[in-house]
Amino acid sequence: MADGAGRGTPRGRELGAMIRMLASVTDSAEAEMAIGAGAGIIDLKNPALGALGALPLERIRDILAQVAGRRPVSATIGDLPPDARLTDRAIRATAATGVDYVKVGFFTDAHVRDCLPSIAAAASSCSIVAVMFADRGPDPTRLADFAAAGCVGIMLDTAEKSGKGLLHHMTIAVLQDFVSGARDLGLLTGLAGSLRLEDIPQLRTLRPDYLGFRGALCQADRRVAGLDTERLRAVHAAVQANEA
Ligand SMILES: O=C[C@H](O)COP(=O)(O)O
Repeated sequence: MADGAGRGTPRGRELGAMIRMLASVTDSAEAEMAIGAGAGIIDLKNPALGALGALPLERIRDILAQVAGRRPVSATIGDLPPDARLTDRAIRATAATGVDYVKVGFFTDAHVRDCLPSIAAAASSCSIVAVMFADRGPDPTRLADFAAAGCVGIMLDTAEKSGKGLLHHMTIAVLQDFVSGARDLGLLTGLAGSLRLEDIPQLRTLRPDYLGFRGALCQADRRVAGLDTERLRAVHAAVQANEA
């Protein structure tokens, strides 16, 4: 497979040392735009339904067919309540589409406590990236729990999309500890949360595996608007600056 983890075999830290742009897309046309602009990971999401709004499974299958193995593909399971059975069912249904990574949001610590056991069961058969939220007081000591449960990656995002991004909620020093701690555990690391073009140089110094975007790639920074080719290219250029 070109440019990343092979379908069916993605595990933690296989994406390599280069920082990649993760682009959240809603359909096949947007996936094509993101690939054309150099996105390293195609993330399937419905931003109109929340931070991790899910796309219908049929749409996920259509986009996978369009991407056709050219990039690793992740998909979210939705902003679900902390219900272990619901979470497990959503993970398995999403994984069955054939995506490389299933992104699962943990909005509170109680959410982690209640749903982590179901993650451990599902993680033996698919690659799960756990998502914690910078604006919901994520507990960094949970990183080891996610690794022990078999997650292949961990991502920080923001639950609220009203303008205050990741760097409003966390200092660079705290983010550095997060990235280093996750890397030491062998987890892929991703940073997102209303990131803007001007945030990228600072965040690149942390060397996460990927930086994730939706709003900054869209017309007028509106994450529910369509992707904009010029913005895609500008963000990709900034993420890839000085990369070998
Ligand atoms: O996974 C990354 C997210 O889609 C980022 O969305 P955002 O840039 O609108 O916060």
